[in-house]
Amino acid sequence: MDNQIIGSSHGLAQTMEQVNIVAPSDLTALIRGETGSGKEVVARAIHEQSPRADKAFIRVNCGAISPDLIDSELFGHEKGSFTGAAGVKLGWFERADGGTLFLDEIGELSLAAQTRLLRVLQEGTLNRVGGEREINVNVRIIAATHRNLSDMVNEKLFREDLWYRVNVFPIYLPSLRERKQDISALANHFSERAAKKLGLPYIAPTSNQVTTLQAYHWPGNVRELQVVMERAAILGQGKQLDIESSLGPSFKMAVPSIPIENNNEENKLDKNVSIEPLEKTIVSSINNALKVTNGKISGEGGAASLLNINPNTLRSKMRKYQIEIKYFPGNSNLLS
Ligand SMILES: Nc1ncnc2c1ncn2[C@@H]1O[C@H](COP(=O)(O)OP(=O)(O)OP(=O)(O)O)[C@@H](O)[C@H]1O
Repeated sequence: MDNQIIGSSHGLAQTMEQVNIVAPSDLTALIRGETGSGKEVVARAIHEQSPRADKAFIRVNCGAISPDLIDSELFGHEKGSFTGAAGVKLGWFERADGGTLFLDEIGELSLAAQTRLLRVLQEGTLNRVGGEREINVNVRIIAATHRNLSDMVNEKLFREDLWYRVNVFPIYLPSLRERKQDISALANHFSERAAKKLGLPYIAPTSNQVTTLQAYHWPGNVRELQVVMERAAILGQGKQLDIESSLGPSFKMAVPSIPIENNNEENKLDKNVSIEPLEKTIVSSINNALKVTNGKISGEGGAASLLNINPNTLRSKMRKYQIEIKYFPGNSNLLS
């Protein structure tokens, strides 16, 4: 993995200062930032600058755990402890022992899972499911969320005692639109990476293109910029970066502040703006992505990744809008 953190001396300077302060300690850090803003990148940076750097860094997506399996996920299980437990399984805490456990999207944990987590954080010991022995664990916790956990505490969706445990050293990660000064360096970085990955010559974005990128509001943050740059490289076919087409409908849709009814002469709606029905824009965006990927839906370089959505969401939209995969020859990736 490429661990370079772009913007560490500009838009992320304050964040990185906090990283440098907290890294050498064993304090629990809570990273707050929007989806795709780089929370995992920051968590890894803390781990890599910590005395635990040569031990494991385990990332768990708290939103993806089935409530039935939470005990087994957290604490592991002994062989035969329940139907289907064919062997011993180590839980998150044992796998991260001596190192760092990164609890991504901690706000998505069910209340039952929060209670289990709190217990192991308080006691520092655990029992595997079906196990008698108490096991000591030594784990540094870094948590992340895109939610406002203190609001969740007020709404009784997040346990207050767990909140105090995880909010020991809060780190705020600004969204990409709050640090537009980093867009140029990030765009360059992702353009270089895309060129390498696709076997195309590296082309730097022009200053006009950077201005265009800076005008967009980046709801998907750095991850979205990465996808846009990769798509621009593919669409430009090694001759140019086709950023306009790559931003495409999302960029046009990102100009929401046109007043619909306004009698003020200065702010009159530009009647020449072309507005298409949203469904048409969605369909053409999906079709374009499928053309570029030859009908490949999921995985690296697939249409879902170009569109920055989950492959299942793409499949369901294709069903909804009756977009047929057979129009894209050479594809082996079936619709369902
Ligand atoms: N400052 C940065 N420099 C270089 N690459 C970055 C930076 N920030 C994010 N990235 C890249 O952007 C992508 C998204 O970052 P990351 O997964 O850390 O975001 P996240 O906030 O954890 O996302 P999510 O909310 O979905 O869990 C990754 O590919 C990451 O490598």
